[in-house]
Amino acid sequence: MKIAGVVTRTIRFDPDRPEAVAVIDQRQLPHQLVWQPLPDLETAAWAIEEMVVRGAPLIGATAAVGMALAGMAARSTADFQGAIAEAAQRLLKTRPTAVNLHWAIAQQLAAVADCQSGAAAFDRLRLRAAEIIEADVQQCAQIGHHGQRLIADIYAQTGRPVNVLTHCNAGWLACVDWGTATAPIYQAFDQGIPLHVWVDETRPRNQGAKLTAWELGQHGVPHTLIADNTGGHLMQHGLVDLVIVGSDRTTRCGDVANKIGTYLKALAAKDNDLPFYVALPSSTIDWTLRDGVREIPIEQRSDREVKYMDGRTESGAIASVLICPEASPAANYGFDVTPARLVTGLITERGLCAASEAGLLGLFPEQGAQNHG
Ligand SMILES: CSC[C@@H](O)[C@@H](O)C(=O)COP(=O)(O)O
Repeated sequence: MKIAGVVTRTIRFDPDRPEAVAVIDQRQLPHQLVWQPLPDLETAAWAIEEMVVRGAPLIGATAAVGMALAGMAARSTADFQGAIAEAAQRLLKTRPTAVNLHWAIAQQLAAVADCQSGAAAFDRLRLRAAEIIEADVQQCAQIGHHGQRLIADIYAQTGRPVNVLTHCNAGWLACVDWGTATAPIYQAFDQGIPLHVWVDETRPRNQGAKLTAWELGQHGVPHTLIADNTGGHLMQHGLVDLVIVGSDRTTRCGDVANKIGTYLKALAAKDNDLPFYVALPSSTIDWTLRDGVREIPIEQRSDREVKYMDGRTESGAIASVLICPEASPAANYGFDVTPARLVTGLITERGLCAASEAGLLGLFPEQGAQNHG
């Protein structure tokens, strides 16, 4: 997508110069655009932990690159396989909920399993990282292609701008390009379908306010930022036509983990008979799990993210302010699970399906015989 008119991706990676990889530091948006170099495995792991990069697909892409950087450091060592296995363990500890992290690391481990030298392993790792990055772009573009029809159909029925509500940032900043939830929005918008997006601010880290509002604005998509609790009211008054969110992990039965607060939007959508869709690449599906509420690990982060807010002051400085009594404890659950029964459908790179095992297996029949958990 574009920043100030310049085509940009969230991660710059050239397999011929893996040491030059850099990512957009998302902690600094929307106030400044800063590129963070990732010279080694430890910096890549730190970038995921500290949410320099975030969003399930981008976490996966960065982990794949982290593995390539570990392979680069170990390419002349005898125990290169040991070093690569250790790198996988380090990356797996960074964030627990997004399964794309596990998926990307498993891809990299499989790529080097039969390598006899560090140099060969390094070659495989850098090329596979580039493929994972490129595949993410293609998959998100396909999600957009399949999902834009939902918006086009509503416009054909109503003849007025389509109001889409989204939560968190499942935009191109959460991926390499296009986004998941935003890909249908961008593609419908680019086709000239009139639309408007309600952007949940998404406390505590405000990914909606900081990131989704920014990237929609850069693309010229009409949008309005709302406090997190506003969606239900808008739905009751006919001001939402469609909800589209992303996912960090979707079970084989269609339960969806996504940013905390997603479940409440799904409940409100159900009560108002509104379509609630989840857009995700297949790398976000955990085929080993069935019951999302019981089985998906939910990240808990520092209470500081709830108790403090940061932003730009009127004088232009970036500052962090305490918004509650200093002594009050705070809980910070990063994600919640929306049961499949509340999800109208899933939008994947292979098309739309019901949020159910049958629906997913209809699109991904190769998963049928495996991992029945
Ligand atoms: C296309 S990204 C889907 C999800 O990863 C996104 O909605 C989300 O919850 C991101 O959470 P974050 O904590 O910012 O990594």
